[in-house]
Amino acid sequence: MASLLLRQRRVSALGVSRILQAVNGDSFRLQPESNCRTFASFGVIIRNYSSGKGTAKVDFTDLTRPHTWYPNARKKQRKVFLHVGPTNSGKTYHALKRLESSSSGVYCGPLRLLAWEVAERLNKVRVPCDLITGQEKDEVDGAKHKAVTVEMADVTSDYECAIIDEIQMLGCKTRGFSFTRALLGIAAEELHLCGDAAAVPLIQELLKVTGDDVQVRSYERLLPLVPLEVPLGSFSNIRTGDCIVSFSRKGIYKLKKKIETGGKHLCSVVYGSLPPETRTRQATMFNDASSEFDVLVASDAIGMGLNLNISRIIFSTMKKFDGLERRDLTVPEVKQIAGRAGRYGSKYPMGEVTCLDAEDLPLLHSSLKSASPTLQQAGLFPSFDFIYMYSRLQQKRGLYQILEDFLENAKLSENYFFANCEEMLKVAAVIDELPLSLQDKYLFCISFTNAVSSLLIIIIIYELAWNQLANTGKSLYSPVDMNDEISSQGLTQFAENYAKKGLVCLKEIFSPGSLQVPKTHFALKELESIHKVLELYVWLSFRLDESFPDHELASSQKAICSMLIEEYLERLGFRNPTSRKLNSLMAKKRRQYL
Ligand SMILES: Nc1ncnc2c1ncn2[C@@H]1O[C@H](COP(=O)(O)OP(=O)(O)OP(=O)(O)O)[C@@H](O)[C@H]1O
Ligand SMILES: [Mg+2]
Repeated sequence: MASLLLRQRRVSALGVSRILQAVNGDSFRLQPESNCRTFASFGVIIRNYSSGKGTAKVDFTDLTRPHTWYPNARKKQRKVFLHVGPTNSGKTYHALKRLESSSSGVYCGPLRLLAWEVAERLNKVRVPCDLITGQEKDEVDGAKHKAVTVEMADVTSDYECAIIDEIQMLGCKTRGFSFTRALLGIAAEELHLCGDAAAVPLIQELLKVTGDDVQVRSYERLLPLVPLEVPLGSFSNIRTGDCIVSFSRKGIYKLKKKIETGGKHLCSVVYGSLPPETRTRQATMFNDASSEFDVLVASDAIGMGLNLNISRIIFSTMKKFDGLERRDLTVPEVKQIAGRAGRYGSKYPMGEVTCLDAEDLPLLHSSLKSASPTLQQAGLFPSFDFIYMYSRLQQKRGLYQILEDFLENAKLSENYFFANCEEMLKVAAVIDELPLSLQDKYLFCISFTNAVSSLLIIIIIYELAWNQLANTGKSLYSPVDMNDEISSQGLTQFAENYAKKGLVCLKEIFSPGSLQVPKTHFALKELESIHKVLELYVWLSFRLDESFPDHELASSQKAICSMLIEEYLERLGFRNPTSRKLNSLMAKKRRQYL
């Protein structure tokens, strides 16, 4: 085992020392004289500890002290400010003001669009700010600030100020653990948490053991949000500034068609499986008063913290399919989405919210009046180090079995729940067939997104890789959705070619020049999936650059995919914008790609 550890270099010295400390309590210290700096001696220590020959038996499945996984943050006594209140109450604004005046800092948001909005805002007020998301890394000269998606939060750097936006998401089944990781792990003098008051008791409880100083600041909504007594009724009542919400892609296009065939409005669309850059441009077009796209048709991808110029939200339905069943929207979901109307600083003096159908109004009204239920537990997932160390003690070799056993045996404190790993297990079962190392299996395994929200989901915090990649700003997760056939085939093919030859040439799998403007919805969906496969290639080429050499080609084809999708949305929409405007729009876009 020791020689294997040495040869494969799967676990960092820091990682091992941190794990041993975490599972043994504060009394455990690695002795410098025991020459623990080699992986071989770590192997011996671990074997001794785990077999009980050492002073204590190590249980790598003991995850009851997650705050000890982050020694950098524990060195600080952080000032934690909890900014809580309803939507549109200035929570993020106040936290950002502090970030702007700090000497170094990071904003962590749940959406790429939010990170992008913050980077734009900071750069505009001459605070150079990098934008780092799973898909991109825009570096600005001299930047000491970063706007990132929460999964990219770096727990190895020191900051003066950090923000975690929409902190109530730490209760999310799939992504919650990334918020917990940022909450416990970011090493900042000041940590600003923005979100729903429902998260306050849980956060106070979680931070009791960290020694941080926690203060709560409450806010009131800045502009009124008025629930209307009458439904929209007819589509002829749609007006500029409306945003109509639907939870399916099909529903979104149906609504766009209905509104545009009325002849008075053009619709921007925002939904999860659109390429992120396309979503950003669609939202920007809707916000731009001079654009003809004056109505928004969107999914709950707009539900969090975004500043869109919406005067009225119209729910086309109050039900949503959540992957298992079609269920009523929850109180927090209704409030988050409705809260997008009447943003302070937009041209509308208040926000309005209603439904398409009268029968949905009672649920809308009651949800807006109710308090969100208090959060009980935060998501948690261990670092790869834990799983790797655990795997060294097992006879079984397959990642699926190791993961499954680990999940079964893991012990958590009552404040935490285990992140939902079903999707990861599905991929592990496929990848296990290939002759790959555990680490490589892991790399391919963390490559998927959730089909329902199409946000980057179920992300394993791959600390080993993180330690190596933190300074390069490379993301630890890749963007493939295993429920999408094209994406999952792409992932499997990449993994198979990699296992066979150690080299994956994009041209063997994909013919450049074959992309076209889609003519049907089916073709559009296919193009969205191809975009995801290309995104996966780019992701892998960042991490395994010698084996995935066609980075440039994949990036350019990915950009072409987004352009063709947008061309479809604008040119082949249901009512064409005036040709002069269209030509200038398309010319502008082409310039961006060239
Ligand atoms: N004091 C202020 N002065 C000027 N603009 C403000 C002020 N407070 C908030 N705003 C603006 O109002 C809008 C809403 O504020 P903000 O995004 O901070 O709300 P929020 O409470 O974070 O909402 P959400 O819960 O939806 O994220 C933003 O455009 C913000 O810039
Ligand atoms: Mg906000």
